[in-house]
Amino acid sequence: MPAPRSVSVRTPGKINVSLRVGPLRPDGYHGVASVYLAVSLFEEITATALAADEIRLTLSDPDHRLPDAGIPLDGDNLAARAARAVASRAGLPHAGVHLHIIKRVPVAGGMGGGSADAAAALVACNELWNAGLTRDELAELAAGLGADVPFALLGGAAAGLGVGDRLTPVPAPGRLHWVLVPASYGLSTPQVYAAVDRLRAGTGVVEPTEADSAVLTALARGNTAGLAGVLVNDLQPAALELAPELGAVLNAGVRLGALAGMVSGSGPTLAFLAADEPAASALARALRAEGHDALAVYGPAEGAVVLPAADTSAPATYRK
Ligand SMILES: C[C@](O)(CO)[C@H](O)COP(=O)(O)OP(=O)(O)OC[C@H]1O[C@@H](n2ccc(N)nc2=O)[C@H](O)[C@@H]1O
Ligand SMILES: Nc1ncnc2c1ncn2[C@@H]1O[C@H](COP(=O)(O)OP(=O)(O)OP(=O)(O)O)[C@@H](O)[C@H]1O
Repeated sequence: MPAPRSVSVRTPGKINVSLRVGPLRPDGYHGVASVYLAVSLFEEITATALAADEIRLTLSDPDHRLPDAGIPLDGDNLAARAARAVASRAGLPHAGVHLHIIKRVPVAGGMGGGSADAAAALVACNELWNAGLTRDELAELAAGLGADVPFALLGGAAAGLGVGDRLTPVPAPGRLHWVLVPASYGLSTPQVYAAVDRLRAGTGVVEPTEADSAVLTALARGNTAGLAGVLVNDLQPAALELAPELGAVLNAGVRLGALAGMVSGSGPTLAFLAADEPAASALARALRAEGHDALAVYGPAEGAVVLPAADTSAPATYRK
């Protein structure tokens, strides 16, 4: 069969329902114990073969959430770096591709949007070029691109150790309903980690070694109210220090009916857990009535899926 001319791949944004952060390591990273949850806010990348030895990037922003600074559309873009990683590993130095990114996950929002683009580009280029890399090989390339990239490939719910890249899928049979409140600005992940180091200086922080068992139990039992009581994000005080206005929005979400609210990852997106789908819809409406951007989503959501060529709205299961 000839190689397809175009391959579209969808990947999810994430929230961390639990994020424990250890001390700064000599390599500039922090050991974490994370419980990732993929949510139904998706990035989509269409990879189209180019005859030329070139990686071309274009981007559309259907929800009009791109910050003024935008994102790099050159070789620094995580999707371009992912394409180069596939070409290099597969021994295809002259492979060309046009990557079109449909961006829905807020940029620099703490939801791993760039990581989702990288994961989508890995899978799309592997398919487009018939590169033949296995899922494990793609996961290895993903870890080289960023701490959150392996999870964007995997999706669902997973415990993440190391820098968040050592993943173990965890059971989460119930569908959880969340309301996301994106901000009109981004926060820099390294700056948020630096702020947490500063805030905790001299407090004897230890390296977390396992994911929070109370969180895993609540997820496994589909116990939404129980989960609301154990959500935790060690980066939250740092994100709130850098963006103090988030505090009032967190209070508003809870006042308007959320079971709990938290900063997503390094922020500034906020994630509110709702009791069920109608409660999430009502909360999103109430937040919008108070002038906030608000999106009702569910999790867990699927990881990277190749979309059928004829109908890019319905995912096909990704081949192992
Ligand atoms: C906040 C989270 O989204 C939670 O899942 C992640 O920890 C961040 O993951 P990410 O954005 O994929 O991070 P990377 O692109 O690999 O790293 C960006 C920067 O964030 C900091 N970083 C990231 C991950 C980690 N475990 N410790 C860190 O200190 C480092 O300064 C690093 O240079
Ligand atoms: N494809 C991409 N999409 C978004 N940002 C990208 C991309 N490639 C590179 N970047 C750069 O990475 C920065 C962080 O982007 P991203 O949207 O992944 O942040 P984030 O969601 O906060 O990440 P995380 O939650 O993983 O810390 C952006 O400000 C941008 O300069």
